[in-house]
Amino acid sequence: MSENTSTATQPTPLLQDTFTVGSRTFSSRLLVGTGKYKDMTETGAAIGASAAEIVTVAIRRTNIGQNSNEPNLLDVISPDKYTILPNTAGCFDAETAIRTCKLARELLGGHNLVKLEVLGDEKTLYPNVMETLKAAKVLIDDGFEVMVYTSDDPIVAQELESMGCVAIMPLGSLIGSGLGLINRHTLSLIIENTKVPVLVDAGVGTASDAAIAMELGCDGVLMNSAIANAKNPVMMAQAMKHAVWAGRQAFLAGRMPMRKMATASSPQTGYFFQ
Ligand SMILES: CC(=O)[C@@H](O)[C@H](O)COP(=O)(O)O
Repeated sequence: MSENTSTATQPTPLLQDTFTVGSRTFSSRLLVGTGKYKDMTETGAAIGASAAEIVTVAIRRTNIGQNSNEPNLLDVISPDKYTILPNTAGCFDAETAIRTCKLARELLGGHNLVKLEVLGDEKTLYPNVMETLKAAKVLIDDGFEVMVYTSDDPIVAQELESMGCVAIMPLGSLIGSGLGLINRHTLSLIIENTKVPVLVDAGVGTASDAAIAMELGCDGVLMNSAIANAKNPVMMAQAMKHAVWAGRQAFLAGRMPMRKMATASSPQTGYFFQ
């Protein structure tokens, strides 16, 4: 294989490929949840294998010190090693979500980065956009850095960005559904029009979904069920790490144009190496 092309000697850009959310900078673009694992050991092993740096925790459902009689998640996911991202899973109105973020800030010694999710109903867990906007405003005014779970509506995404959310997190599909990216087009519109990081949150089912999200130009992907519900969560966590990385590299490399008709891979005239 010839090495005389200019690109063959270029260093991979991925080595310096960090991304910044609010006041924090990260290398890993895979963010993971902590729910649905068999036990704490499996949680720790899968999250370790994912090489994620940001780990999201449902404050209303997970013990991070609120209950001294139960195992504490922070014993396996140490805040010295990971950035803990408290989330408001299980909140169906702005007031409860705000209260939950304040509790998290207290439990985590003043930590102000949160993932806001205000849900519409139990069946779909679809975001309640009105309550989300309300809660985001109050939290931002109170000094929180808000990463926000939202619908894949580009206008809502714009509104959340102009309010000051530090990351926009549209759903790929319903939380826990594993249906993948239902609407790539609206996700692309959000990516095109947003200056803060855009991360697909929810609905990823397998590695190719994560790679597609990154190929579209997402800054990262957040997932839980695809890893925790896999037959082998540790292996799936590794697959997701590679998929996010591969998708990011493909995005940076720039895909070839799609063509309606064939173009031969071999030269049309002469022979190779003549
Ligand atoms: C863990 C978390 O924050 C979830 O609310 C998130 O939306 C993940 O969804 P999946 O479980 O579909 O990956």
